[in-house]
Amino acid sequence: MAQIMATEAAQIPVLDFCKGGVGLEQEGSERWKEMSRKVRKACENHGCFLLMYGELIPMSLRDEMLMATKALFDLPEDIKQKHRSSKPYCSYSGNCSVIPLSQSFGINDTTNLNAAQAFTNLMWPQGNPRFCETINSMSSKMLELNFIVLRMILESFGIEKYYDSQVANTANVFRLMKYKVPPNDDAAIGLVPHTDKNILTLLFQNDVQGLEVLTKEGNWVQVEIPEGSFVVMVGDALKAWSNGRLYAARHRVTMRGDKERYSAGLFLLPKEEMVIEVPQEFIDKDHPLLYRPFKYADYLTYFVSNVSDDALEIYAGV
Ligand SMILES: O=C(O)CCC(=O)C(=O)O
Ligand SMILES: [Fe+2]
Repeated sequence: MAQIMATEAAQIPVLDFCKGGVGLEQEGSERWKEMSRKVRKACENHGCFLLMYGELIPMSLRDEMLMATKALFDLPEDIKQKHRSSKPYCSYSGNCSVIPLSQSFGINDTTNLNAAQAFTNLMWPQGNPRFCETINSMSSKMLELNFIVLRMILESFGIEKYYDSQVANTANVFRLMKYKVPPNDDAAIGLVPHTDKNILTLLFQNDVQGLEVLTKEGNWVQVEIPEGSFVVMVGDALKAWSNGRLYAARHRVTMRGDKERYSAGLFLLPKEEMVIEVPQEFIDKDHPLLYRPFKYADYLTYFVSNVSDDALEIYAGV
C-alpha cells in the first residue's frame, strides 16, 4: 500500500539526557545550556526528538510499565469499557472502525496518587497496588522530564520568567495504547496521521517499532526508538504559544510484523480554561502574530467536531 510506505531512516535528533549528566541538579551549568540549545533547535526544525534517558528511568520500572500496560489491555472488554470520560480522547477506546488495530485509555492525572488509585480500583475492584504504583511512578518521571524539556525551551528563548506560570497551568494525561498485529502480513494503519494538540508529549513503547513522522520536507520517515529513549513531540498548543517558532510534527503509527505494540504517552496539556496567548517576546517585525488567544478546551472541542490537518490554523490563525 503506497499510502503507508515510509522507507527512509528518520533523521530526528538524538539527545542524551543521561550521559552528559543533564538532570534537574545540573540546571544552569554549561552542559544544561548546551542541551537547552539542542532541544530548542530540535523542536524548531523537527518538532520532535529522541530523548535518551538511560538510568534516569530504572530498567525495573520500564519492565513493570510494560507488564502493567499489557495486564490492563488483557482485562475483559466489559471491564475496560467502564473507563469513560466526558473529555475528548480519555475514555477507553477499542473497536474503532478507522483504526481497528488500536485500543487506548486516556487517564487523567496519574501523577497524582489518588487519581492513579481511582483508575486502578475501577479496573481491579479487588485492588492492584503494583499497577497503581507503576503508572504513578512512570507518569511522574515522564512528567518531570516533560517539565525539564519545557524549561530548556523557555531558557533557550530567554523567557524562563514564564516557566512557573506555564507549569502551574498544566494538567497531564497518561495515554496507554495497544496495537494489534496486522492481518495478512501486510503493513496497516495503527494510528492515523495527526499532530498532538497539547503542549508536549513523551512517548514510551515496547520493542515493536511503528511510529512514523512527517518531515518538514514532506517525507514520512520511520522512527527507530532505541531502548532507553522517549520520543518527545511538540504539540499544537506549544506551536501556537511560540507563535509558530516551534514545529508540531505530524505523526502516525504503522503496524508491521507479528508482534503487538504497546506504548504509553505522557501528555502535558494546558489546563482547560487556560488561555493560550503568544507572549510579546515571540512577536517582532520578522515574526508577526500568527495566532489569536484561545482557550485550549475550546480548541479541543472544535477539533473533535472539525477534524482537519489545518485545525490550528483554521481555528486560531490570524
Ligand atoms: O503509539 C505511539 O507511539 C504514538 C501515539 C500517539 O501519537 C498519540 O497517542 O497521540
Ligand atoms: Fe500523537
